[in-house]
Amino acid sequence: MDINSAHQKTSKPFSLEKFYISEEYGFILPNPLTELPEYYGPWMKIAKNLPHLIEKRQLRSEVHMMPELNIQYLNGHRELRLAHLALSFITMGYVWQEGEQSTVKVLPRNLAVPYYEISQTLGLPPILVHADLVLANWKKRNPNGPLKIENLDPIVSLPGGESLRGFILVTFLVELAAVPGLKAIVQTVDALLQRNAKLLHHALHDLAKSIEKMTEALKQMHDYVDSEIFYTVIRIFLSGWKDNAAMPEGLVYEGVAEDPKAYSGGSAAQSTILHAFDELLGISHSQESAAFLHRMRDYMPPHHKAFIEEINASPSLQQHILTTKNQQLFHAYNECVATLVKLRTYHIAIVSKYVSLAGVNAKAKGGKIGSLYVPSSALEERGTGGSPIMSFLKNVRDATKDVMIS
Ligand code: HEM
Repeated sequence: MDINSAHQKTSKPFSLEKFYISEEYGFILPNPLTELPEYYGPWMKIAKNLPHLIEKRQLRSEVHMMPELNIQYLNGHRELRLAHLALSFITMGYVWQEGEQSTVKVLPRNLAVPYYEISQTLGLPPILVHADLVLANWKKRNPNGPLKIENLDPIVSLPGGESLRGFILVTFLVELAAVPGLKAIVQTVDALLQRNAKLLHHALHDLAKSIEKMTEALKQMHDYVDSEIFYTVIRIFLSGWKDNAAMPEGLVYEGVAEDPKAYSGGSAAQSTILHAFDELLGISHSQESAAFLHRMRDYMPPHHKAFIEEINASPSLQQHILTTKNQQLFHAYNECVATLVKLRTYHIAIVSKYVSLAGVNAKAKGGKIGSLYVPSSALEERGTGGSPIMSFLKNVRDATKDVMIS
């Protein structure tokens, strides 16, 4: 189904289908393509060889030799998504190949022009986003096998080996665990419109169960991702050029505009799931946190962002529950909030291990680990999106707690 026809198909007032969200995969792109038409061979050849080219410091020269290709031969949403994925990975590798020390000021036009045009067509920014890294970057080893890590691989990669594979695929599994939760959102809104307490209770129960499953999926990060590799190899390739001391001027997209542009790096803060849950549950974040989170919505596929806005425009769940004074509904709502607090608390522990502690360890080892990619102190305290990490995450978690009905 083409994305535009999906938008027009509005059988129900509020449905996943209306926002091009899959019943089976949620925000994940169902069965992404792994190859582009032959004309785009030069992109895919580089994209599929990135870890090697970056490790050998050959990526920049390979990019300089790439022909400037026209995007007119890309057909349909899935080809555009694969092209965005490939050029995003190439761009991150190009910018960060030499670590923070020798960054570039200009993205050459043979990469910048088609990348920018594809981004415009998709309504995405010209930088690696969660929708590339995780949502459009998966394939099954055995097409008839299960959606389990052992049977999955990313389509394109960057340095970081098995840990990068794990980071991408565990995040994929968290997205997958959220699918019943997305269906529960639609049911909740339906139930509110119908004023159907039984249906509402049922939907909130499903939502809490789904959030619990997301936390379970997130726990697998420990099994598949090594914190030292995450910190010293992977993290820099997710960094952007907004509020980043290593690239204070941003990046010029040659042939697109003369002024440099600033974009935040890839982060699961760009995943639509928690934004959608927050809107449904009526969680309002502090001005500063909300400013960052709202900015991240511009890094989502536009139809996913529209889904969040539609939830916001729906009748208020919180108000409804307070008005009904129904104890069962109080309890079911609080259960959703409590499981979301648990998920956010668990996520804070993950960030503390993979960023804060890993940073302390990398510093203690000094130059001994010999990685080009250990961030300078300017990056350490900040997330890939440029936010001061821990206070931001605790603030967001605490605002979640605040909506508990007592
Ligand atoms: C090793 C694994 C992970 C690390 C190191 C990590 C790190 C971070 C950091 C540093 C931030 C702060 C904002 C930013 O810098 O962009 C953040 C925010 C966020 N991350 Fe993660 N993250 C990880 C895995 C995940 C996963 C698997 C998910 C779920 C899909 C997730 C969901 C979020 C969300 C939703 C936010 C925004 C804050 C919130 O709504 O609570 N993260 N993460």
